[in-house]
Amino acid sequence: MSGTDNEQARKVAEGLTYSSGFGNEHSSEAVPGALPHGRNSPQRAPLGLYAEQLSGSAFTEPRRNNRRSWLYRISPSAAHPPFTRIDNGALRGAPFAGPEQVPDPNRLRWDPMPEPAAGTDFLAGLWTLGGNGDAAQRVGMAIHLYAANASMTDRVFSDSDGELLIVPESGGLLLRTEFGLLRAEPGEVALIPRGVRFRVELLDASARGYVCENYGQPFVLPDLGPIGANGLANPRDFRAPVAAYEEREAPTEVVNKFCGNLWAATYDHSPLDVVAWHGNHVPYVYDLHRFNVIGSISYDHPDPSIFTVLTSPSDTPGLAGVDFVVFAPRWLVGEDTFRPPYFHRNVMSEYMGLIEGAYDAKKAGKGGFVPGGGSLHNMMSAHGPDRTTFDRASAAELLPQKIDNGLAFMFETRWPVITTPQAIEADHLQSGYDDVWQGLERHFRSS
Ligand SMILES: O=C(O)Cc1cc(O)ccc1O
Ligand SMILES: [Fe+2]
Repeated sequence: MSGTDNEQARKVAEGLTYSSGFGNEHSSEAVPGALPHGRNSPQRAPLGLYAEQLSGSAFTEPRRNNRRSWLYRISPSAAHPPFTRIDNGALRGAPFAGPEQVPDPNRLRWDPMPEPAAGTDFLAGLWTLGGNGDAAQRVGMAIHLYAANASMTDRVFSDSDGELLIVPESGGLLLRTEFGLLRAEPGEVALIPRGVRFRVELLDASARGYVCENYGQPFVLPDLGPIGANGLANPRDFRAPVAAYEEREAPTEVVNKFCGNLWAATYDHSPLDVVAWHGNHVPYVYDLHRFNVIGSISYDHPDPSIFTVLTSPSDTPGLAGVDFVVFAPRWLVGEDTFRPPYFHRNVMSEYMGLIEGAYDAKKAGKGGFVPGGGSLHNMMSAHGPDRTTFDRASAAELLPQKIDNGLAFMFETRWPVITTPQAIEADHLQSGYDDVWQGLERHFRSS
């Protein structure tokens, strides 16, 4: 990947326009007149385009869950040769089962991903840490990390197994999708819906980040309950692309993840050839700095559910397949309160990552919880502030305090995260993570 390519991608990324709103019926045409009006599938679609529906929900799901988009494209997606299996690289899929994948109750923490070999693109740079559920049943989730130093060229990716929530930690991304282009910088997140084809170009020499692959119901904004009509992630801050197409008649590899495995077919054209579209099954980006943080203004540390950006509901109200939670800059003012996250054991499983700076419950710096690293606190595992944090926060003078030195996030899932063998054997798995809770002295004695 040459610097010039990065610069070119950045130039494109900086000029992008968007269509705003979460869950709306967006519509966009790159060429005037490309979008039919009054019907989805006219006898002849405008400008000789092919009409195609892309469904993100069963046809019959209730309106509030129903998702589909209509695409008007140069060539129909159906015109392609057979897909054949390709190597999965370090990508794994659910079910995470078998004798080598033993669910691990230990608290685990990883350093950032190692530098990839030269020429590694986003797809080749995906590395699965673990997950749960079953892609074929459309339940559960997987946690992947990526480390890349090349743009995808002449190939696109689509995931039949679920939607991809991409969380860049270092290096900006230009996502060229069937719906148009999105820019995602560290501090922003991008969502690629199930089945949508896209290509990732790098805006910097390298890129690193996290991916939550959600096999379950698509992410939605959480209900606000007594918070009211506004707050947390506001719908208008989500940005969908506007239509942009490639008119490229050259071999393009289309890689599809299907029930955990990668398959590929070489098309004779770019499938990013959608000239117009409308619908609500769309990719989007969201700037986490826009998150409206709500917290306690009296006492006690609130549960982190108050920081939920997106939630993938299950059939049980309030029980998410996976929540995406952000720990964004905020004021702490709690009186007579232990202000950092408390000690706890959670029935849900928590994977945490750090996008920038430090996290208020953990020591930063080498050997600690660092940007690009991650921790896994599986179902019922005891965790919370490390010793340094506990000692500091128990003695701190409780003046109003701004937490503004970091951006952390959590993928919190209802099922234990089963780690892959590569995650457990990785050199970047920290040893001795348990030690951060050593030395918490006993103060109580009954006599
Ligand atoms: O374990 C963690 O650091 C995540 C977390 C944060 C918080 O504010 C409260 C509970 C919780 O699990
Ligand atoms: Fe926790």
